[in-house]
Amino acid sequence: MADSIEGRYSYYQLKETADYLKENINCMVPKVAIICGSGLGPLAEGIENPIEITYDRIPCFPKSTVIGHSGSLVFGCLSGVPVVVMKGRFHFYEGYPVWKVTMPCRIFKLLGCSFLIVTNAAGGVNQRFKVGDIMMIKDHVFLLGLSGNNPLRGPNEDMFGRRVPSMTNCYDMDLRKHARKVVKQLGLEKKFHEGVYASVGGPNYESVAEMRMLSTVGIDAVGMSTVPEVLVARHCDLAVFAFSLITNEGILDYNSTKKPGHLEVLKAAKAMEGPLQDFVKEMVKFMGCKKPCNCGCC
Ligand SMILES: O=P(O)(O)O[C@@H]1C[C@H](O)[C@@H](CO)O1
Ligand code: HPA
Repeated sequence: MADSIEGRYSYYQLKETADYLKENINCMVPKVAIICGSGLGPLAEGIENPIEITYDRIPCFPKSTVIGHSGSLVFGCLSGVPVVVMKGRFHFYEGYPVWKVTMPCRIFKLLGCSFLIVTNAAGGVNQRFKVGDIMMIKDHVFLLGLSGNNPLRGPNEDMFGRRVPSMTNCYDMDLRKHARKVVKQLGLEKKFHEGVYASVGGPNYESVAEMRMLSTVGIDAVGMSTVPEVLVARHCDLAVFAFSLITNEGILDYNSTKKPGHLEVLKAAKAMEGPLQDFVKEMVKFMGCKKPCNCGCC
């Protein structure tokens, strides 16, 4: 069943939040927003002249409640490009409605961002994937959304985008093309894949039967986030680049006694900190050189 849209923030409420942030970042205009997945907060390291604002100081912002999601926005420059990094995302399973989980994406738009990089920790459904591999997302299946629980449900906010947005080129082709080059440049080819991410509600990991179902329909990785944020970002025309870090094997064998756990997820993220930082820095550098709009007509 779809969750309530009661209390959903209006364009004007979100604008007040964005204005508060602008006042606290010396009116810097970030071009790229980066959402850090579980244990991937260190992606914010290397930001020059950082200004960190914790969520409890930001009007209308929810709180981070998951270990490995520290709960602050960091503004500054990465690869010479103005960015905002979200250290700690919100998940549906924390009890937030999907519109609240995704509200930071609208704030990023109001702050002037043109690009969104979304990262996550995910289970490898594709049995070729190993822990520590990177899967660039080429498409998604949004299981909550298919049953009606969509962050864009409710009266459309015309100030942000169209009532019925298209999902074609959702994960920007040009950015994906560049990522393949970056992967070669960094020597990450053996760890790199492209695939389809399924977003589930969580908080439990999948049963063997669920994993098998996901595998049968062509899913490569499964996680508990990302797609809601991507939908809201595409609605307001942010160009999206997303990847999963494979932090645990998906278990498809009924006789297996292996159990995925959040500490294992955080450990896998820690082990890949350096290469992922380099990967993100290169992608940001490329975004910094691109025109601020992907509408194709400017
Ligand atoms: O925020 P992400 O999607 O990276 O977090 C994943 C999903 C759960 O929150 C957690 C499971 O260990 O990691
Ligand atoms: N399933 C769902 N979400 C996850 C997983 C998983 O195996 N690993 C990290 N996040």
